[in-house]
Amino acid sequence: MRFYETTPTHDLTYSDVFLVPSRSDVGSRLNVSLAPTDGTGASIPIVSANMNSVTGPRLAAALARRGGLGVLPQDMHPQDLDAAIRWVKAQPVGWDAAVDLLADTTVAEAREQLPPIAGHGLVVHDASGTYLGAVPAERLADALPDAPIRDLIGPQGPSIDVDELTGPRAAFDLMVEAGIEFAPVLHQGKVVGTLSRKGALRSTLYTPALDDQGRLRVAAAIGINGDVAGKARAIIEAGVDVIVIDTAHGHQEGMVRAIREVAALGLGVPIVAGNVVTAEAVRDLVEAGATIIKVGVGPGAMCTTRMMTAVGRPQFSAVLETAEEARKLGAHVWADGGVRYPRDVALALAAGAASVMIGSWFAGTIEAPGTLAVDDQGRAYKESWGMASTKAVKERFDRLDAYELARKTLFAEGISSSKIYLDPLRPSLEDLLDMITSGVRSSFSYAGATSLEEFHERALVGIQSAAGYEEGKALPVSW
Ligand SMILES: NC(=O)C1=CN([C@@H]2O[C@H](COP(=O)(O)OP(=O)(O)OC[C@H]3O[C@@H](n4cnc5c(N)ncnc54)[C@H](OP(=O)(O)O)[C@@H]3O)[C@@H](O)[C@H]2O)C=CC1
Ligand SMILES: Nc1nc2c(ncn2[C@@H]2O[C@H](COP(=O)(O)O)[C@@H](O)[C@H]2O)c(=O)[nH]1
Ligand SMILES: [K+]
Repeated sequence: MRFYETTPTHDLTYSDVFLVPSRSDVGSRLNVSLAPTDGTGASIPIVSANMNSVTGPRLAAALARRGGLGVLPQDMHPQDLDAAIRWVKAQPVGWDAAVDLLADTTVAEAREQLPPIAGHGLVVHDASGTYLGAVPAERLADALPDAPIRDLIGPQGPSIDVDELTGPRAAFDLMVEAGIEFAPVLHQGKVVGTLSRKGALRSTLYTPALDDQGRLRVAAAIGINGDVAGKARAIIEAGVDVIVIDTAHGHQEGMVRAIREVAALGLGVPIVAGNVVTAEAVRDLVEAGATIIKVGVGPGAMCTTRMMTAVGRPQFSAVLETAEEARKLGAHVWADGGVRYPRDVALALAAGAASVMIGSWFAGTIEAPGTLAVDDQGRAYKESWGMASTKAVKERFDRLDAYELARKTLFAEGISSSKIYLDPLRPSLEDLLDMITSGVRSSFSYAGATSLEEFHERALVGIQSAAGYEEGKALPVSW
């Protein structure tokens, strides 16, 4: 990466910078590979944040199906974390995990799982597990809230039989012919998932992130306290592909010790550690045994660290400096936090990140944990909160006595409750991935790059004023 015209004399964040187009021989944006080379096996440079409101097993599976990597949070109880990892590993690759409801679930309860939007749907079972039928999500729109979901099972459209599924293109054509957007996928009369037209199309465009047994990849986080080695062994036993050791202040002795303990186990998976923002921290964590460094202190949407402590660093410069150092050491960087637009992802990659971690943006999706709520104006949202918020700290330390818990909550550095609205045009994680990857593919071609490596080398970055940033925004209504 080079700066255009001027070299900065102070630290910059994503909004301070822009990419300058360069002469390019990239004929098509589809000829661009976004695959990171950080050893995680991902085919797109997107990682979901280890936050309780962001990454649950459903989101992790959906993300891996499109080539990214979900990081399950360290706050899950060990048995839930174990079950979540195993669940992801058992999910289908070629179609989606079904939203599966019992026949007497009410329409109101179903709307907490799915918005009434075409292209989505659910399957219905009776109490004995017999499959009763599928319901396209748009049927939820006008149904009475207290009606049981079984009343919405209308005349069945065609289902897709796994044994006859020759490929995603054939499934897409079948749905077009039948005039449907969504279909259940059956195997020997049992539902094994669902598929949408868009899902079939995406299967032709994305490469799933799979382990050597052909299962979806997944990462999980552990903290730096307690039996770190025991926790690492347990998640490896469950099948995890990448271990993330995560704490607010990653450049501390406790972190160095934790990395050493995990590295000494020789588990054969990438070890990610953070969060830090300086080259010196990168050296220390890589020296201890981390292969990927998670970078970002304070940019997160749920994060109050900068206002509480003044600590942190504008994220573009933090990524640039740490990625440069990591590269020298044969290690990699994940840019964590503060990403709100595809441009931010492109800029993090230009600064040298191997992958970009996204939290709050993904919290407002169908696949994120938690249920959908609707505000006064009828807009659907999910709740999100920071992992260092009072809410998260109370949940994390729910087994401590009241005095110890009160001590822990003194240091809250995150928001306890925030509404993240679903984008009505892009309600699912996969819609956001389409937007992000198409934006970033285009960034690569403007820079004349066909790979992440070439993008790192060729990116030309300028510094802009606040007016320059403002000029780049679209105008939803006239002047
Ligand atoms: N990227 C970011 O900007 C930030 C992210 N977070 C996220 O919040 C979650 C909780 O992390 P965390 O609060 O580290 O909790 P952890 O449970 O991981 O514990 C952190 C440990 O480090 C000690 N510590 C020393 N100094 C600090 C410090 N300045 N901040 C925090 N801990 C410190 C704590 O002791 P003691 O409690 O006694 O001080 C505790 O033993 C993580 O998911 C983390 O990524 C949180 C803040 C910032
Ligand atoms: N200081 C805090 N940082 C937090 C908290 N919860 C999460 N985080 C960090 O934010 C990123 C995600 O950023 P986003 O802008 O995409 O939402 C996450 O990975 C953590 O590093 C918190 O409570 N306090
Ligand atoms: K912030």
